[in-house]
Parts: sequence; structure tokens; C-alpha cells
Amino acid sequence: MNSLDFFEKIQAQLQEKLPFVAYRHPNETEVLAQLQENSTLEFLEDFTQKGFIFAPFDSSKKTVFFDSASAEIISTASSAIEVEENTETKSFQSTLQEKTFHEKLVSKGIQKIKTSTLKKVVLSRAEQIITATNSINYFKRLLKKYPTAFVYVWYHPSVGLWLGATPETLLKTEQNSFKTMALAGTKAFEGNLDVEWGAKEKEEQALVTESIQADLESVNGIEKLIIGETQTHQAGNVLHLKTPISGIFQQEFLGEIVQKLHPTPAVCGLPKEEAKNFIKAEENYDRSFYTGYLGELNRKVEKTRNPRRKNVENSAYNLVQNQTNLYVNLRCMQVLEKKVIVYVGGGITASSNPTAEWEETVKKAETMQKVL
Ligand SMILES: C=C(O[C@H]1C=CC=C(C(=O)O)[C@@H]1O)C(=O)O
Repeated sequence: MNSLDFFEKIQAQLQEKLPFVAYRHPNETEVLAQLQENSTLEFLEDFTQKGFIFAPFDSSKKTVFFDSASAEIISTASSAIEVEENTETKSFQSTLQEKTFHEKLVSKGIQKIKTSTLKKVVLSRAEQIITATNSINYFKRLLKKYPTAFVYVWYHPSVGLWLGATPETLLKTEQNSFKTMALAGTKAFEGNLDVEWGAKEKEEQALVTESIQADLESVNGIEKLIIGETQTHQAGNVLHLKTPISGIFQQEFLGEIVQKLHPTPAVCGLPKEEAKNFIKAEENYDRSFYTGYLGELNRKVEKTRNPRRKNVENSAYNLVQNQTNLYVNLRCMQVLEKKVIVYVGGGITASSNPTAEWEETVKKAETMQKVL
């Protein structure tokens, strides 16, 4: 479908207050949209269902499910998208009160880590920005600005509208193979990927890798686990440390793997329960879908295979593959009528510095602010 028709269709869906999601996978050009035919709010019952899921941070709350069987699926190429750029660079000033609150929160986290068995906790905040909003334009700008991110706009009339450009994969599966990643540590991107990482970032990221490895090793249905080389990964104006993790699994363990991985120590902390309790008691706001996860569940993808056997005529055949592609909801915002709420956080360890942590959240907030 040409991109004008594609965006007109999702705009009309939004105007009619009908649920939809539009998204593009990292490093791909195809932009997909799933348009629901009615506004019934459905929740995920089990991980054998096929559709698009949106899960909140709090795993005791329900995951919203968009059934792909009762939806229209459309697509376009992101290369053809036209969008007017935001002419003036708006600057958004957080209040001194917000800064003080966040620094105090980080100090409390550091104190707790020094005096208990808590090793790491991810602390975050929500920043409100008053502005006239245009979600579809924000989505187009996100697509243009962040080609290596999973970019999405998600809407349900009784839940709200969310947009994001996340660098973090929770779980990708293709038949029996899977991929995930340990992503942590942040530095400002200054035009160079060849950077030296400090001990604090290396330690913080290594904790994430070790914990994901231990979580996956505890699942019976995982037959092989490979921990790759740690590398520097660019996500817009910041850099992270990333360790790719992959392996082989049995399909019936899909739900168990997702539940083991979420919330990862990149968005919650370690040990998981202690970090969760600290977040609940101290953060002072509801994360809602920020640091939850979203994506395609059991998508059927047709792949054409052509076995190179000379004596076989018309040998091309279609192979239907089962894919799941889930991402952690980071670098995201919620869009309301006359304001947006941008969600940002960072991992705290014993060696964190409260002011540096505040500045890290200011930098991360720019990912969304740049498209407003
Ligand atoms: C929690 C966030 O980022 C996580 C992912 C990568 C690096 C992080 C860090 O360096 O603290 C965070 O763990 C966020 O962007 O809101």
C-alpha cells in the first residue's frame, strides 16, 4: 500500500476511536499496522494465541491482546514516508522540584544497596510536557529518526495511546531458535562508537547478562544457550552496552521464558523481588506500560525456499514460520489530548551518582522530545 493511504487509514482508525497498532522492526523498511474491527478490550489468556500484545510493567496486571484473526493487516515502506520536520527545536525544562525528587530517590536507592542484599535497582520518572499533540506525525518522525529501534504507535480507546522507539529486545523467536539481549549502561553518543566504558557501566551490564543467563538456565525447555560478545550499541543520542544471547527452545515453553525474562534487570533490578518492592514503595507514580513489553505473538510468516537441487523442477516451496517478536517498552511516551508524558529511568548500583543519574534521564527523554 502506498504510504499516503497507509497513514490515512491509521489516522481514520484513530478518529473512529478503534484500536490499532502500527510498527516497524529494527533495521527493517516495512511498516505494518494491525487495525481492529471493534473496540472490545481483550486480554491475553495464554502464549499460544496469535496477535499483538501489550503488557504493563506490573506482571500481576493483565496483558492487552489484539487478535490478528479479527483484524485488517496493512503495510507500507518506511523509505517513502513524508513528514514535515519540527522546525523549531523545542526545549523542555524540567522543574527543580522534579530534579530534587529524582536525586533523592536515587540516593535512597544507593543507600538501600549499601545496607541490604539489593544489588541493583532501576529508578525512573514520568515527565509531563504540555503541547498540542499529533500522534501520527510523531510516529512518522520516530520512524525517520530511529531506523535501528523498534518504533511503534499503539492505541486502544479505553487504555490510551502510546508511542516509542525502543532499543531493547525482550524475546525474538523463529521456529525453535530464540534471541534476547542484556542491555545496560548509558553514555551520551558524541559521533563515535569506539568508546571506553567505565567500571560502573561494565559492572551494571555484567549483572544483567548473568541474571538473564541464570533465568534462562532455569527453564527446562531450553536446549542450548549462547552468550555472545558484549558490544557498544547506539540508540539515538545515547550508547549502551549490549550482550546478544541466543539459543534453542521448545515451543511449549514460550510463555515460561517470557515470564522468566520480564521484568529484566535492565528495567527492574536484582534480586528481582527486592527491586520490585523498592520501586513500588519509592517511585511515587504508576509506570503503567513503561518498562512493560509489546510485540507480535506467534505471527505466521511465509518464507519462500528454493532447494538447489538441479533435477527438481518447480522446486520453490513456501514454508510457514512461527515468529514471536517482543520488545521492552523503553524510550516511550503516552499521548493525551493536550500533553504528553515521557517515561525515563536508569540503573542504580552502589557506585551511582544522583546528579549523573538525573542527567542520564534528561538525555534519554530527548529521544521522544526530538519528535514533538
Ligand atoms: C530504563 C531505561 O533504560 C534501561 C536500558 C538501557 C540502559 C539503562 C541504563 O543505563 O540505566 C537502563 O537499564 C530507560 O531508558 O528508561
